[in-house]
Amino acid sequence: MNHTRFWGIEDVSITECDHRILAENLTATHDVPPFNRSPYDGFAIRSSDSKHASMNHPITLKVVETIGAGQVAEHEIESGMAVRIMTGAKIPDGADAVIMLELVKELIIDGETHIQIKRSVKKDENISFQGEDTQEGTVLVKAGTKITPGIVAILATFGYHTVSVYKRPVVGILSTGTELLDVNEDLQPGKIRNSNAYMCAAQVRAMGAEVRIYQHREDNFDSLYKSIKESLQETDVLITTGGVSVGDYDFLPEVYKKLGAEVLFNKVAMRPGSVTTVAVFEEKWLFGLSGNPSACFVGAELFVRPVILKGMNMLKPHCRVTKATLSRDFPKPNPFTRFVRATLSEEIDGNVVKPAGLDKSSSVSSLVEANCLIALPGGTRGWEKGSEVGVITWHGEGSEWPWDHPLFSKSSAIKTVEKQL
Ligand SMILES: Nc1nc2c(c(=O)[nH]1)N[C@H]1C(S)=C(S)[C@@H](COP(=O)(O)OP(=O)(O)OC[C@H]3O[C@@H](n4cnc5c(N)ncnc54)[C@H](O)[C@@H]3O)O[C@H]1N2
Ligand code: MOO
Ligand SMILES: [Mg+2]
Repeated sequence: MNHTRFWGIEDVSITECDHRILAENLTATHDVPPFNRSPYDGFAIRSSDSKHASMNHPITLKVVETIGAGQVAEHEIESGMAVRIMTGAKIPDGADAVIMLELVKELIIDGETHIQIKRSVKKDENISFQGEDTQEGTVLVKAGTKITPGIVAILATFGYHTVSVYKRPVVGILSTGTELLDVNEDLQPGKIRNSNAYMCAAQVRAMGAEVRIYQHREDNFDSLYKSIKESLQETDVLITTGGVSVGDYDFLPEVYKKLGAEVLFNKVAMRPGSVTTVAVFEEKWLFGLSGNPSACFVGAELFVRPVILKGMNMLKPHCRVTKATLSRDFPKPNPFTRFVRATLSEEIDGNVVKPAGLDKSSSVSSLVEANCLIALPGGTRGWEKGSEVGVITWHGEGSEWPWDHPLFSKSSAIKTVEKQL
């Protein structure tokens, strides 16, 4: 995180700002409502005129004009007068209350419209007062907040046709592997379609970055080096998938070396994603994610996400951490810290989490239902239904790091070797 860099600020149109991160505080530039207005269709009156009105003694007022929202009354209301007024219209001068249409009887006297009122109306009754929603100068939204539809309403209300937001980094995605086919190609012996590039692109877009998918490359050192070097010219972050382990055709570690990139780490004591390698080169980021789809997915959420979001000044750039009860036994032990793809549901009695599908880093089907990762410390025995486990999720509000409550899980029934990160 010490290497994160700020992506900058730009102005975008109100029609293009959804999900962007505000780079300025939004302050009310005027009161809302900006004038006293009627919340109902009715009649604006002077409340003192209605003081003695009752069922047996209705009072009669003369209707001097009609105004709809957007119109301003010509008359100042004096005793004995009423203005027919629609919802949203400015309260005429002299009036201090509104009575709803349904509560009056209209009648014509000498060819002129009048109303009869059979109850008294209090001063200020049915008036939406200037500034009752918000007052000029109030900070309504702080910089660093993601723009929601409600915030777009604030922008429009106060006349922001453009808004200052943090720039999105350009994230390149380059999959490596001689076995890879394009999505539109038919299967051939020994080959598979490139799913990682499209999966990562969707993840990174959801994080708010701009994505550039590069043509996947064969496992050939020279062509990989060339492609990576070229892609780095036009990206802030370059994600590669595959080729980071120790195999004969895993060239990424050598590519980093030849580039002269500073490798921050290559390998992490976790599964899946153990081969994740991260390097920096001339203020650019290089993420060498695993070729295995689930390992690639986990690497992107745990390592790419905070770098992208911190560069947009998000206060909580990491995945959110919570706790849940394990809904079934998870018998697989593992000497490494393990992040199990799982489905988190918020039940009335608390969070419940269920491992999702085949728990291998090569699995792609388990990604369908996964909305979180169960964090299990390395141990020699499995986990039983009912254990309280730590859960990491990329939905909703993120978190700061170090996480403020223990990430790791407690087994209710089986002794496990616990260790803190
Ligand atoms: N001797 C060892 N072998 C392996 C180790 C190890 O520590 N020692 N680690 C294993 C682990 S863990 C993982 S994870 C993988 C990581 O492999 P790479 O990141 O080098 O990835 P590749 O070798 O290129 O491919 C692995 C696997 O993933 C498939 N793949 C690759 N790219 C894609 C893509 N774009 N879309 C879908 N699937 C992809 C590829 O066909 C392979 O099946 O290494 C283990 N080996
Ligand atoms: O990097 Mo691998 O996915 O740890 O199993
Ligand atoms: Mg490999």
